Amino acid sequence: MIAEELEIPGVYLFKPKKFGDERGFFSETFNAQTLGDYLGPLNFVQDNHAYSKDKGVMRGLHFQAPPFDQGKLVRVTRGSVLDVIVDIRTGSPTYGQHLSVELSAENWAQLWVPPGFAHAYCTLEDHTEFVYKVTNFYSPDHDGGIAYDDHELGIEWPMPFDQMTVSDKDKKHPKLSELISPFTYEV
Ligand SMILES: Cc1cn([C@H]2C[C@H](O)[C@@H](COP(=O)(O)OP(=O)(O)O[C@H]3O[C@@H](C)C(=O)[C@@H](O)[C@H]3O)O2)c(=O)[nH]c1=O
Repeated sequence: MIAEELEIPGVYLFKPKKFGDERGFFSETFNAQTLGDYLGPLNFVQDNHAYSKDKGVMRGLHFQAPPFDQGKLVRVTRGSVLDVIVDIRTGSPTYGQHLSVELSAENWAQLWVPPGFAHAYCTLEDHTEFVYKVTNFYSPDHDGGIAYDDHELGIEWPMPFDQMTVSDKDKKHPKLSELISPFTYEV
């Protein structure tokens, strides 16, 4: 596995090995020991799988507030996405900064999204499947979001907003500047 810490400390990109042969391939997509070397002990409690029919499906930017805050280990098993995270931890040296990474079935990359980050992705292909592990259970009462089209975030999305498919819920999130963040930066 290749591991790389990205521009925001604590955010990692992992590339598990893929062993190809005439039958196809084998890959360890999660190994608590290997990942634990970078992330410490992990307690994933839920696996999620989302299918998006079309290119341009936008989901996010989402987070769950404490005590249901989630770390997410996200990857793509079919198609591709532009994955984006935003640091929303009050007091963080990188507060408001975002980071984008392409995840695809082809590059087999996984992004570790720590708690305290808002997360979104936009599909780059039709029939994209997005698979992820989370460290806390889903709690609709703790669901939160910020606007994916908040220009102050400076995110370069891969297509114009009018070409995206967005849920009604995701059209109503506040801008980051309007959010009272439930997260504080832990030193
Ligand atoms: C996220 C989630 C949703 N649901 C239900 C609620 C709803 O009826 C339906 C669809 O939910 P959503 O519209 O929130 O799904 P979606 O927009 O795919 O939400 C996801 O977006 C990405 C960007 C993330 O980071 C995830 O943590 C999650 O928030 O699935 C669960 O039952 N469990 C879950 O863990």
